[in-house]
Amino acid sequence: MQKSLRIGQILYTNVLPVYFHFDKERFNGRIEFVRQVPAKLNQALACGEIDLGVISSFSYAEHASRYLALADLSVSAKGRVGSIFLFSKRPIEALDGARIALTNTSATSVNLLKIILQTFYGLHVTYVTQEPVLAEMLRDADGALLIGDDAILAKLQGGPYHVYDLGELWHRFTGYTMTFALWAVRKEVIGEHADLLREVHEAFLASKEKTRQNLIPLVDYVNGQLGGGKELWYQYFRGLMHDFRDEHRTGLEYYYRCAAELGLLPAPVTVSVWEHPGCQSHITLTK
Ligand SMILES: C=C(O[C@@H]1C=C(C(=O)O)C=C[C@H]1O)C(=O)O
Repeated sequence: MQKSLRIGQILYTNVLPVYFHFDKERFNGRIEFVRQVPAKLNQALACGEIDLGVISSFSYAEHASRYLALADLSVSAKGRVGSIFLFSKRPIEALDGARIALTNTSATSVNLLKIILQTFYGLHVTYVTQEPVLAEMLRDADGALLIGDDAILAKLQGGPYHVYDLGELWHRFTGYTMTFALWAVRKEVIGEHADLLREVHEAFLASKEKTRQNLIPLVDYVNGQLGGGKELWYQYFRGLMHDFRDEHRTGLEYYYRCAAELGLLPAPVTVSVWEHPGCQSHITLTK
């Protein structure tokens, strides 16, 4: 029987509040982390290469009958997210008939862009999927979608583009929060590893809480790794939410309905959360 849990961690800065203070030592070799871009982790969870971890919220919906979400964890934003950008050679309203290059690292944001352009703006565009290298994406395309640190660094470099934040557009058109990622576990893993899984979940919640109380160490670390200036990272982390409460569920389930209307999902889904005593008490305490 497998002794340890394989846990996915997205390679981007956006998830760090939930991993930065994760106390790995206390698990004494019973867990290992697999670090990858979202599209790879989506696949790894679906085919059993990892047992749980943070994945695209769109991918959760595609496998909703096989997964449960870990309570009170997500990557969300109400308005500007700061790391999901459409870089466009023309104003967004003038993109009818355009060709858009999509990063091959995402699932949620590529479908969010389709909803925004088709449902909210009434535009018809064609898409190609590419490696997340802006200059190459824009060689033959009118616009390009990047996510995560690729998006942050491309925006910092600047360029003669219109830059649209997808969290901001979603909020402007719907009034809702947008949830880009969830922590999900395959249901069969719960039966085999319930106690360990509960400990891991609590360690994630504890890391999130510790970061919330003091952002300074995380901001110093990220600025040391990526540059950009501390103010950029304070603003970035202040704009992100890592909870999953009623407002997040409402926004996400509306996104799933929009996706189903465009045929991007076979049907709308609701998010099922793994309930266990530890998570209940945590949520009650911090509400
Ligand atoms: C906020 C972000 O959220 C994410 C976007 C994802 C997606 O588009 O599939 C998946 C996970 C998160 O990394 C980001 O990548 O910048």
